[in-house]
Amino acid sequence: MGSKSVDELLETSAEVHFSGLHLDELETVNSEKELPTTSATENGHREPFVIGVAGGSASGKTTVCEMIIEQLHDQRIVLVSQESFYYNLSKEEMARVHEYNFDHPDAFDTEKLLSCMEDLKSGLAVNIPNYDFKTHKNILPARKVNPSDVIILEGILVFHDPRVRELMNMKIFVDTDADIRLARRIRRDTVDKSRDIRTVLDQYSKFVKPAFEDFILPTKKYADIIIPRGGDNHVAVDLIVQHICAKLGQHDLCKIYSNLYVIQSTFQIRGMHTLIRDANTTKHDFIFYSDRLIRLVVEHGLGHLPFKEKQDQYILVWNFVKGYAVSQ
Ligand SMILES: Nc1ncnc2c1ncn2[C@@H]1O[C@H](COP(=O)(O)OP(=O)(O)O)[C@@H](O)[C@H]1O
Ligand SMILES: Nc1ccn([C@@H]2O[C@H](COP(=O)(O)O)[C@@H](O)[C@H]2O)c(=O)n1
Repeated sequence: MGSKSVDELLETSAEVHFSGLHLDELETVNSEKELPTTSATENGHREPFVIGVAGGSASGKTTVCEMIIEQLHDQRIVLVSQESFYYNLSKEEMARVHEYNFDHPDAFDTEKLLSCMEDLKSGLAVNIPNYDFKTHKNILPARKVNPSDVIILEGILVFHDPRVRELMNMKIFVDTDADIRLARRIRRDTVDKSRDIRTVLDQYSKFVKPAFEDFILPTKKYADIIIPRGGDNHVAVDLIVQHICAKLGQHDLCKIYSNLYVIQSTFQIRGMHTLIRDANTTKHDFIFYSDRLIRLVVEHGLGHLPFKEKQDQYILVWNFVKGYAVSQ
């Protein structure tokens, strides 16, 4: 198999990716355009993958999160609920609890939520408050949450604050029909929370429904993925899990070696890896593509060395690179 036919093969199968690009030009292309690397951060930990899950009350956010967690059983994964960050009600507010709007953004201590999420993202353990729906207060002890590979933050208004949104690598909006949400909420609040149906319906029409329209629905536009029908949508959940696995998979070695950098996979790199593993590849092509893969690693490695910019050194380095290219 000559290198020309290999190039043709790759161009045909890659469609737009390879238009006008030959493997012979790879060296130039890759040195011009920096391929990103992933790595553990300076203090030796890798940034966790943060997923935000928003949607109306009883849309199925928790259910979707549980499905994701179940499928990602190999990963260290933690679920944080926005409801843990409800402000405690004062005595006066408690006395008039039916007039309190739990669906307004101001009901949450967003500064505390932000600080917890920032700490978790930078690899620190945090204490997450424990919220009690009966007393409308935090109860002790707080839940200690350790650093993880994946952090899921779920809640009706997790997309509301831009600083919290900014921390997320993936944003999911659970989109469930309003009638279904109401039916589920009635069942949940009367059965699990022992509330009477009249209170549940009053709260719904006075606060829950208007807040959904005013604050929650407008954040749907920030979502990367919208899941219709929530937990019933197994296809969407499977696709999300596949995406997360792909994102995490490439970092596995970084967990062990804190100074390891992984060059992001591209079609060209995968193509060359395939060729050198193919039993039908000629010795010449094997050496040719192995050499190119090795050079990518060396180029990236050199990029991590400390250097001082000096004009005459540029010329020296350029001559060295040219000599290296010719000798191959
Ligand atoms: N697909 C579903 N089919 C039937 N009931 C569901 C489904 N998804 C969630 N539920 C129920 O609806 C209620 C709310 O679901 P949950 O996942 O807690 O929603 P959220 O976290 O958005 O409030 C729960 O009682 C849950 O058991
Ligand atoms: N003391 C409280 C606090 C919150 N709520 C309601 O919870 C809803 C958010 O939780 P979901 O699991 O449904 O997303 C929100 O709509 C509040 O009305 C409450 O009833 N009492």
